[in-house]
Amino acid sequence: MTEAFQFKLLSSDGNARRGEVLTPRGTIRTPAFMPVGTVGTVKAMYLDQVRELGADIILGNTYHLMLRPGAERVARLGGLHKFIRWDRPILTDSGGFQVMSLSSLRKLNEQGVTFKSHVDGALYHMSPERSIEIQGLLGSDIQMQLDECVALPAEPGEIERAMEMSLRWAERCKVAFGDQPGKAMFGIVQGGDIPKLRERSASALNELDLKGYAVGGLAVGEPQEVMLDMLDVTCPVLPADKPRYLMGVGTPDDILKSVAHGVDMFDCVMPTRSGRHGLAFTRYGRINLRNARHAEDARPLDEQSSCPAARDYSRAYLHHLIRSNESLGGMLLSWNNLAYYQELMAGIRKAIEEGRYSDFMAETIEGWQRGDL
Ligand SMILES: COC(=O)c1ccc(CCNc2nc3cc4nc(N)[nH]c(=O)c4cc3[nH]2)cc1
Repeated sequence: MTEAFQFKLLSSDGNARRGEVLTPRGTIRTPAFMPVGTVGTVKAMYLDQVRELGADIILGNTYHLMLRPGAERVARLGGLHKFIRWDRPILTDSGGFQVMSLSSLRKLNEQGVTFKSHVDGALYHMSPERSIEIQGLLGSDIQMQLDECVALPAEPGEIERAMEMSLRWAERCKVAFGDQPGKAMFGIVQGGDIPKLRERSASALNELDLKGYAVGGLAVGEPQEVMLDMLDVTCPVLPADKPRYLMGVGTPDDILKSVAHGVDMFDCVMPTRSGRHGLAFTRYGRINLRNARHAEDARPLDEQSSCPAARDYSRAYLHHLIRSNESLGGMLLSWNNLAYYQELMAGIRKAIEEGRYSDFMAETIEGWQRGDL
């Protein structure tokens, strides 16, 4: 067990990287997918199931946890790891993105964000310093800076204003974070879909010599090729010996291509949220089990899968559960989908180690298109 926080680049295949993030709470094998555990639970899953699927780290949200149950309360109860019974690394998002996407009446200025809780309407103010304080109270292993993510398309002036303020907030967060051995604070590159703003943001964050860097401001409605183009202007400016985390991404296709563009870490609600709504991710592509055509299909989702949810239950039964809005439907599809995502990541890591990543990517994507859905 290491006391420090350290990234080791083990091998690469083109721009695809195979690495490890060593933390006192365990090692994160990269490229890594982080299941989203917004309010301290990966919805519809037991965390030992999540671990068994191969997840080395999960994500929590400052915004949700500060509103309920409250950061000080979680600290009084021993911290988030103890509260939710997960002793491996946790990354927490800083709250800015969630405020802008979830709360009403919000104001954002140099001091921070002011907003009304979507839970009970109470008014809150969160500064960069308070966001880091909350993440510290939770006991987060990887803390994100507070930033401003601008939805695309947006005016260049607006994108630049938000990017420059996010840089000033990064400095304030670095000071507030101080020196927490074994933990890390990641900066977040902004700059929208404008290459020179992306380069400016990445190089300025580089000067702060942080332990890792996220690429934010993407997966906000832009076309995939814009996202990939922004990775191509951002990753070369970031240090090769630090982890790169693409926030909110994405579909298997997004992940496969982003790995080829230099990304090490991912998170997305896609597998769990869409699972609860009846969407199954399989090696053949996506299957919407709400669709009546599955009503008498006795086949499992994927008889070759090692996951019981994919191998042992008929599509007909899954269709019935989803149509009946039964909890077990969301549980089985979340299980199947997270198993698919972790198997994908394991395949990605192995392919990079063996120097055959571009073939693996092409085969996996083509399997989706060939789909027997
Ligand atoms: C069923 O699937 C879904 O409902 C679903 C919903 C949203 C996304 C996209 C999420 N995208 C996204 N999350 C993000 C989180 C972020 N956090 C910070 N601090 N800064 C950012 O700049 C940022 C950008 C993001 N982009 C993907 C999938």
